[in-house]
Amino acid sequence: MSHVDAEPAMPAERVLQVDNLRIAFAAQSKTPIEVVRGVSFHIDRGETLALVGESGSGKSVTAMTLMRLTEHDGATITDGSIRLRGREGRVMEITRIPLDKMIDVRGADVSIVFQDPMSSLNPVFTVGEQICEAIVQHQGKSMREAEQIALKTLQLVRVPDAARRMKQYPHEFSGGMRQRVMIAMALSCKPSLLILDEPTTALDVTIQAQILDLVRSLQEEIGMSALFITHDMGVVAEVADRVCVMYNGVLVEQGDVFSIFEAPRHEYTKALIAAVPQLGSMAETDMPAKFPLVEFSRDRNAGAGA
Ligand SMILES: Nc1ncnc2c1ncn2[C@@H]1O[C@H](COP(=O)(O)OP(=O)(O)OP(=O)(O)O)[C@@H](O)[C@H]1O
Repeated sequence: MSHVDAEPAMPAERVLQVDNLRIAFAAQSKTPIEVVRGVSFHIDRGETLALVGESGSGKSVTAMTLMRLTEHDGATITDGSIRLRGREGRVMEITRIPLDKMIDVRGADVSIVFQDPMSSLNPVFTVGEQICEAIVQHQGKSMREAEQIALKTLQLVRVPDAARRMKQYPHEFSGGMRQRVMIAMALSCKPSLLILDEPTTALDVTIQAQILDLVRSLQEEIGMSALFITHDMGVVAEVADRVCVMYNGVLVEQGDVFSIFEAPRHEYTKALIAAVPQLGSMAETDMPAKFPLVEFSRDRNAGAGA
């Protein structure tokens, strides 16, 4: 069977369907260690799914495997399937794509933004050159066309004075602006799925809020589907439509964000939510009210700005 148009086809609105995914790493003892054990979830068009769980629960390995980035580190997909609807609507069975062909899929049909933009950006090329390179490689555009697209994408992620900033090097950008550049680079080829792996963890709180706002408004503007990896339920409350909770390599609970927060079933999910500071718990503290902590509400979109 070809990796394109895998059977059975996915529902039209589905962008990603992961079924019974199992991933193991080779170990010094002969038995490989299975770190992801039978994980199944899906993401529809325009939807943001948060994959949450404590450190080591398997979130990053799951996300990186969607792009086949873990096999270089010694991982093996031991079972399961990963179906992705690419940019032109074709359904690909990611697990069947030869590894050397994944370069055509990464950055084009699915892109990832990591926690530390400095390690993903090349310090010796300008930001404009780096965005253009991805566009030329994946879309076969001329350099002149790529520059236009790069400029528009930087404007889309609200980088001020984008034309001038294109000519600057990564070290000339602040942490938050670098993360906007990474999001621009990831979006420049209009992938059907954007993966964000702890994209705000390294940023201070105000910048983190701006980046989360940006992701939410981009989702509304361009109907982006996103997989958000985080261990922070505050971030989940900000961005997610649906939530998958991972614990020790297994998905222990999944559901829409309202039910997860209002009626968590699994003890581990309850513990994660309990760890989020609530406005109510601040009454006895000296924290000024202008720094509100997370309070989840069905009205969260009411005041959403860019
Ligand atoms: N290259 C590797 N070789 C062997 N084991 C690995 C490798 N990468 C990850 N693991 C193991 O896989 C498991 C899941 O790790 P993963 O990075 O996915 O966790 P995580 O939930 O993303 O945690 P964190 O938030 O700390 O990144 C861990 O036990 C980890 O030690």
